[in-house]
Amino acid sequence: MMVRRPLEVQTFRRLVVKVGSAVLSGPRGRQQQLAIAAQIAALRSEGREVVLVSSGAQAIGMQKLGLTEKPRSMPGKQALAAVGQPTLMYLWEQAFSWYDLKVAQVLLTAEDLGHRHRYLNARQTLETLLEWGIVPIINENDTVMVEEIKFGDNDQLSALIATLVGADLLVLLSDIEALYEADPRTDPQAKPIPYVERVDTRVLRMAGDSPGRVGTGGMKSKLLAAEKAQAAGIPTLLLPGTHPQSIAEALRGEPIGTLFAGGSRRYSGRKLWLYQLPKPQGEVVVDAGAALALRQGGASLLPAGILEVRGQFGVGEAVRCLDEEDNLIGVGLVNYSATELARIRRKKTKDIEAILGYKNTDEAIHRDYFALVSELEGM
Ligand SMILES: Nc1ncnc2c1ncn2[C@@H]1O[C@H](COP(=O)(O)OP(=O)(O)O)[C@@H](O)[C@H]1O
Ligand SMILES: N[C@@H](CCC(=O)OP(=O)(O)O)C(=O)O
Repeated sequence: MMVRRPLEVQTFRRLVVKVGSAVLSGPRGRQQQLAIAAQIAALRSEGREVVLVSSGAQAIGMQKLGLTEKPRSMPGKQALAAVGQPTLMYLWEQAFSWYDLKVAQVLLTAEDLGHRHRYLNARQTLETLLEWGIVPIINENDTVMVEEIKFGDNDQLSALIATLVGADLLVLLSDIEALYEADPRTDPQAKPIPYVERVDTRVLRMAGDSPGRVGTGGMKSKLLAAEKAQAAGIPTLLLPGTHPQSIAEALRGEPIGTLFAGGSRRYSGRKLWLYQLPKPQGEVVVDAGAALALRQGGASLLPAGILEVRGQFGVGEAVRCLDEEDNLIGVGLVNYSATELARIRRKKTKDIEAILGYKNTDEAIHRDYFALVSELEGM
């Protein structure tokens, strides 16, 4: 395909390294985990900063409980993560203690990063941890998340974290050596691809979207993560987490894994944040009064101002707000599902409880969870 480009090693000062479940579980899991800690310690001694995104709570939970298959239900997965997460952290803490490195656990939900203030607050916390020389270890807070507000998987989360901390490189460590032309499980003849200039539909088609036995994301989600990072101008390296020196070799420019170019940064600031949020699933059309209040800034959207609800979405999801002429006003996170909003649209705040039998909040979209298109341009 395309020729592998050497990396500008010196520029990669801050790295986000994501480790998949498959790397950390199984008979070689512990050995691989120790080798990754060693690699991260080596990066640190070269003066680089590393934020680790670690999957594995559910896989380790399975091992602890002697399960051979992951539960299908959400509460089952959540309970499994609750069992595995402390052990996952204990194992990392031990692994890094060999190098006198301290670790910190950061559990996040998509809701945390979907709120601009909390997003910026998470950035401050991570910056402080890095300043203190600690290795932050991030995982999705599986136990409290609900399907509607899930990141999807840790590949997506790691791309958001790479943006959040302004990383120079995102490293995805998986149980596979590289991106292959096709899913190697179904096409054993498929060849590895060393370099991807742009994650487009042709590239996305190469990936199977079902993960391995213990993983969640699958290759498709790694490509979508690389695409997200690309939009922020951050390159991604997909490397075998099973190979003890993969990061060092890749940083030396050796042709290992798959490199996704960073490309030119398409978005920044708040616009980038909104771009990287899970894609808006639905739309609400608002009346002229609500449109004006939103556009002038500072107002929340009340159900009374909503004329029409389009598409299906759940509580906490991002939706596009349109005026009556279908012009985009902005994007916000909703406090009610599409079904609920369809029932309370054009209704006064005081009537919500009588109609639904409960009330989440007065606002359909709180102003803190809303970003105007005009506000986003040029940031
Ligand atoms: N085109 C492809 N190239 C490489 N691997 C692929 C491809 N399509 C599907 N896969 C599968 O994706 C798996 C990695 O995804 P996943 O199991 O979610 O890993 P992780 O736990 O590291 O996140 C690989 O083991 C491989 O079986
Ligand atoms: N948060 C989950 C991992 C989710 C996930 O994305 O897993 P993977 O596809 O192995 O990176 C856990 O710790 O089990």
